[in-house]
Amino acid sequence: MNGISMNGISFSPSFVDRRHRRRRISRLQSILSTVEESLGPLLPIFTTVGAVSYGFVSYNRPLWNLKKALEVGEGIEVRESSGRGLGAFYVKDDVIKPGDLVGQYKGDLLTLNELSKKYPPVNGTISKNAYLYEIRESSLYIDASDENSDSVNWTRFINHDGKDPNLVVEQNALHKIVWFEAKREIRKGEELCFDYGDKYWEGYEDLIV
Ligand SMILES: C[S@@+](CC[C@H](N)C(=O)[O-])C[C@H]1O[C@@H](n2cnc3c(N)ncnc32)[C@H](O)[C@@H]1O
Repeated sequence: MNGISMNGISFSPSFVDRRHRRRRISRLQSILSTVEESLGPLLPIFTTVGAVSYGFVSYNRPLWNLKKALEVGEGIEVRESSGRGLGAFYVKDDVIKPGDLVGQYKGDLLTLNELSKKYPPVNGTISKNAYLYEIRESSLYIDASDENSDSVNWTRFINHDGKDPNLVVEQNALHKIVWFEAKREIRKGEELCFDYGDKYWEGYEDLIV
């Protein structure tokens, strides 16, 4: 199967293949979540591992930071990242400088009320998905779980690195915007990562690669 290119982002053949697998998996997951509601939690592989990224967030960065650099989305390739599923890699020759804007986290904006309708609570807890980002101090969530949604972009594929992440997350709660900036120089071939924070992995630390 050939790779595809969308909005200037190239997706490797294995990604295209995985899209088909993902649709089958998401159908399976919806069946499993129905079973889960009556039987209680299933194996971790079918539950989502938390929802919220807590690392390196400063709550209300001023918006002028967004204007100082362009998105580098056209220099991103989405492909397998060993043991982490898919990941986003920087593939341009230019060096990304510390503080450069790398991309905006995009998805469907949900209130807590909308979130609990979309993901009905099980035993009083909303089962959040791995692509959900909580905008701190706002009770708003950016849901990038639907990869076919026009409002979702490549940043949903940014994986976690707790040791030497090359990105930091910033947000402006008032304007409901979350974005990634380079923490240090980023060169061609590097995978883009940020620290999801301990909360995200609570109880699932063994899964971290
Ligand atoms: C926002 S998604 C990132 C993209 C994801 N890898 C994919 O294939 O769609 C977050 C999920 O990626 C996986 N992941 C991210 N960073 C990881 C890491 N360092 N080790 C293991 N799995 C990781 C986990 O399954 C996590 O719940």
